[in-house]
Amino acid sequence: MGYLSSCNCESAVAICDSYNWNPRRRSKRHHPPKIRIFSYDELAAATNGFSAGNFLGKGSHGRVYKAVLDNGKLLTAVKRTILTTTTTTGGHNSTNNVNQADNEIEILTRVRHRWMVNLIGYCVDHRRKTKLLVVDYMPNGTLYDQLHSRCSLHPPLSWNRRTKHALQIASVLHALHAAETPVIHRDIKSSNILIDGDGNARLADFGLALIGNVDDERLKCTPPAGTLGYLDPSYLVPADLTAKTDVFSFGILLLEMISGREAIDLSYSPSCIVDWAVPLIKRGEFAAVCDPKIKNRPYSAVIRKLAVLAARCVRSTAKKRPDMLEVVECLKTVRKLSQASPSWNRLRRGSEEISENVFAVEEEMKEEIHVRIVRGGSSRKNRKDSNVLHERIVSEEETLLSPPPQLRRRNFVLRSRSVGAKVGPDPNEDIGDNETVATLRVLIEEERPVTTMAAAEMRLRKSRSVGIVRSNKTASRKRY
Ligand SMILES: Nc1ncnc2c1ncn2[C@@H]1O[C@H](COP(=O)(O)OP(=O)(O)OP(=O)(O)O)[C@@H](O)[C@H]1O
Repeated sequence: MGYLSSCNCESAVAICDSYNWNPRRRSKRHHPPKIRIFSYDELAAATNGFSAGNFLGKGSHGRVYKAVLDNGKLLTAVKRTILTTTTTTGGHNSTNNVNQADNEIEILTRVRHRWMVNLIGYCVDHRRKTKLLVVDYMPNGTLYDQLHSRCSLHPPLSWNRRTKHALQIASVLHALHAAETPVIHRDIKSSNILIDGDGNARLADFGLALIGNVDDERLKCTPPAGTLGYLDPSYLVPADLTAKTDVFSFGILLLEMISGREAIDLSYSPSCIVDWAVPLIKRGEFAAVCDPKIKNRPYSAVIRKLAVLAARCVRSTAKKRPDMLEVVECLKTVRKLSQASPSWNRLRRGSEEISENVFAVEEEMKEEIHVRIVRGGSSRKNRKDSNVLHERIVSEEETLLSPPPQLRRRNFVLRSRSVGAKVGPDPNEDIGDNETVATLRVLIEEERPVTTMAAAEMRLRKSRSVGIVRSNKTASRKRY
């Protein structure tokens, strides 16, 4: 394994470490933290034998435990994954958990950023078929929990926090994309954003991430993967992958943060957040996309700028989406405006400045709306029926992103899980013969009966990607 050689390589750590951009912290540049190699026994002891008391959560790759290391001085999280064997399907090597171990460790060893959940060390125990990743411990849960918690004890996340988190994640994504050897995360979603002890958002879970230029052979051979609801509809074959794939998912995240609704939520119609929010944004109904849970809304121009930015990120034509640098700049402006003291003069100045920017974007979007009116027959006269009409026009894409019809009932709480290369067995279950079949959980509902759960699952060959499943439905795709 070549992780250690890359670990010692300063330029590798410099890929996107924000410390390198800050001259005041230049001294740290030459001392990137060494990635540690742990023994299985060391980590078993640190997690109390992977006990229920140390259990933090479960994802599609395995379970996560709290671990106390260095005589109680270092609190970490240990991600435990079962390594499976390589399988071959349709002439392509399926990405398996062994490759993922290599891939995730390699990327996290080479890339560090202050808004990432960084790697501290790892253990690959082939005898136990187990990979253990030791990463920064994040005591404040996920952004998903903070946005969608129904617990009355937790006040809804404020606008200030939401825009701060959006800017932090946009900054790390920009750094990843702009690095000398770029990294595309491929699984941006609110449950992969963890909140640290200081209330900062940190990007986690690089299990699906790819490092390299888009024309590298490795990237060209990797099947599409991601999480339904966040997955770029124009990413259907490996060659479609660009940094704009992450921009799309970031746009979904932004819509989720603005509206407080989930990427796919059956209590809304349309259930897909893009189909629900973008028509409202195009019609200028910005208040309708705002999270009703937040009482103190920012100045309306701020919401408008955020909403238009999100709508631009989720355009189906990847080239028309902004890059992450533009997103970062836009979010900085939003932050400045929303933090400005509420003196009328300042607000007015801000509003004039922001209005110009927003109108420029809106003008651009109007052209696209016009194209849709001509092509799709949508009309502003049909405003009230637009949801129905919209659903009809884009029914193909909606079928791809929405759950099966039998699941379309109200009051579901749904949570999307990563699909693609990352699906693996539960390390706490018997390893057995895992063979090649994996379960793609389209939507995981947290409190639903087994029968409903079964309806939400599609059984796939392990190497199959979302793109392959969807390949015959690509002909008609909606354009924003
Ligand atoms: N570094 C960490 N610190 C604290 N808790 C964590 C950490 N990493 C993960 N968790 C907890 O473990 C849970 C599972 O995380 P994991 O990344 O394995 O899965 P996920 O992102 O929820 O789903 P998927 O694997 O489908 O992307 C998270 O929801 C979170 O509650």
